[in-house]
Amino acid sequence: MTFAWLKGHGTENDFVLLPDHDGSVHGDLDPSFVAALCERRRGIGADGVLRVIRTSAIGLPSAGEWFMDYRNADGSISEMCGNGMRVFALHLVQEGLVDPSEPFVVGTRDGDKEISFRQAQGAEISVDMGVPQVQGVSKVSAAGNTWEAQDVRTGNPHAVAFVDRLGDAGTLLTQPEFDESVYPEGVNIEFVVREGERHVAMRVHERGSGETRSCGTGACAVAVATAVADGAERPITYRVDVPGGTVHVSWNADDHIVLTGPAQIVARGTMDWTA
Ligand SMILES: N[C@@H](CCC[C@H](N)C(=O)O)C(=O)O
Repeated sequence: MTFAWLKGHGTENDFVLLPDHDGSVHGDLDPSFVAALCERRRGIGADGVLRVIRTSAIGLPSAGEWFMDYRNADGSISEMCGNGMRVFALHLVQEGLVDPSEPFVVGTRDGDKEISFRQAQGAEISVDMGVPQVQGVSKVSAAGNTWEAQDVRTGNPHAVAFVDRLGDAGTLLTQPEFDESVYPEGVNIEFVVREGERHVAMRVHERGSGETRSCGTGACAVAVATAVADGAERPITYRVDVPGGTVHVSWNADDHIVLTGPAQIVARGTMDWTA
């Protein structure tokens, strides 16, 4: 099989994009193929795959023409990817597939997301991530430490733990422990420190991808958990530093969260693939 690919990242959360507009190139997008593409030594290397497909071809509900078919590095499906959405939106704009002069909608398994695009020194993209769900508190453990973690759903599941130092979570080479009765479908785990007023820093261990340099849905969960802990009134905006850069998260008066940050496409090519 020969197919086109692109490589992009949002605050160093990196993705292989697979243009497959009518779904005829990649069919059901086999999980082992996705995992092999994402493999950093034998494949292209990425935290996940973004298949660029028309909503009409994937057959899932959306009012948008384009659907972000997101897969984790291990081939598993997640409902939503915040950084991936910015990279996906940049690709649509660069290929002339959407008009960036006004907000446009992209479909995901977590529903439709509205994108606003600005070109300043680079692309700066805002994604309306919808209304977060703040749930209970459970425990997470890593590197011999245990913390309480706030359960926040931002399209996908997150456990947000406030720690003294980001290093307290250790290497994050293995999955931190979490309460499987709370997260039977697995969870993305964020470790957070406060850096100043409305300013936090985080690390993340992502479900299906391991430790990554950034997580957009995770940054949103962190901002929401921080606002809840602070008893902050909305609207409120947090700067969230991640190992790969900085994003900003606003929690607005209408309850919607908006994720804003950069995106870049860094390479493209074609690949001859033999299973
Ligand atoms: N990196 C993403 C989140 C990707 C999905 C996540 N690993 C999951 O399984 O839910 C982001 O930027 O939001």
